[in-house]
Amino acid sequence: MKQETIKPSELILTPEGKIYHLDLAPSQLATTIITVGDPDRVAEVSKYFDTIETTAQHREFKTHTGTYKGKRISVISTGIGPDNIDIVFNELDALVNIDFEKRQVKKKLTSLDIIRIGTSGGLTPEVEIDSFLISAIGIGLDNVMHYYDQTDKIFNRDFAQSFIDHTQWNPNNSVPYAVEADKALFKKFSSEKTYSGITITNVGFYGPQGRVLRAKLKDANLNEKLTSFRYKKKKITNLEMETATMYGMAKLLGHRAVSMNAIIANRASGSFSKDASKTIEALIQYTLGKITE
Ligand SMILES: O=P(O)(O)O[C@H]1O[C@H](CO)[C@@H](O)[C@H]1O
Ligand SMILES: O=c1cc[nH]c(=O)[nH]1
Repeated sequence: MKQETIKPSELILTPEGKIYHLDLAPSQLATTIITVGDPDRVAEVSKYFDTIETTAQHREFKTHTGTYKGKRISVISTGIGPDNIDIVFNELDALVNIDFEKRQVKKKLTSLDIIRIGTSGGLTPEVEIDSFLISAIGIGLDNVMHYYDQTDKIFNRDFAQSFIDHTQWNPNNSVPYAVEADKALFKKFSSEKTYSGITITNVGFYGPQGRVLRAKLKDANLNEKLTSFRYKKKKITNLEMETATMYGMAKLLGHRAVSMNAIIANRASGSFSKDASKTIEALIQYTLGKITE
């Protein structure tokens, strides 16, 4: 049967044949990808590369592709939030799995390794500031994944339901979902230097993470409920804004993802790292070391 072609309104390419938001051609992407939130963090990673063959930037999506100790890696900024993960993961997948000339899905699919190096806030006192945490599970409080089919196969329903029950989750918010990290990558990046954690992916930094500056919260006890939640004796450890969506999109599209978190805030003690950039730098060095181990 002849395969349908993907229309120009769906697979959007620039006149140079590059994908719309990332502004990258297929040849400019490595199959090992580091994602960071902050565009300025891209150079903080690529400064360790032996060579840089590609630099690109469109909006908040900045890419450097090069080699580190001979291994080809792309480092890409996603900006903040789950909605950007939808864009980045669909475009990364298109770059390897869609033939841009024919506008058709390739017969042989490629699986990418995608490693987030991000910052995060610890929820409980034991998640110490300036520590490294790998997300074993992401709990998504966003709604990106709910627009996709076949998520039944990738969500841990039992986990999500116990979270919904415990928090008496407001049904007017999106329905929480739980997705696991890629097991092999999780193991590869774990060591005595990392905590294993359960990470909440929020849709915002202030209200959605229970922060109050001036605007009052609808549920002032939300973070307390997150803190007292247990699933098979495991606690929620940290809050950030991309991990669960990354895990969901990666599993949906056949890629492997893991999220490395530099813990820069502790919500239980109300404190913030005295030198967050030093912790992020150390996590970058740790992660690059693990990639090439
Ligand atoms: O430091 P990054 O990777 O951006 O990650 C965290 O920091 C941002 C909020 O300040 C959110 O993107 C959150 O997930
Ligand atoms: O508390 C924090 C710190 C970093 N990023 C977040 O999303 N939350």
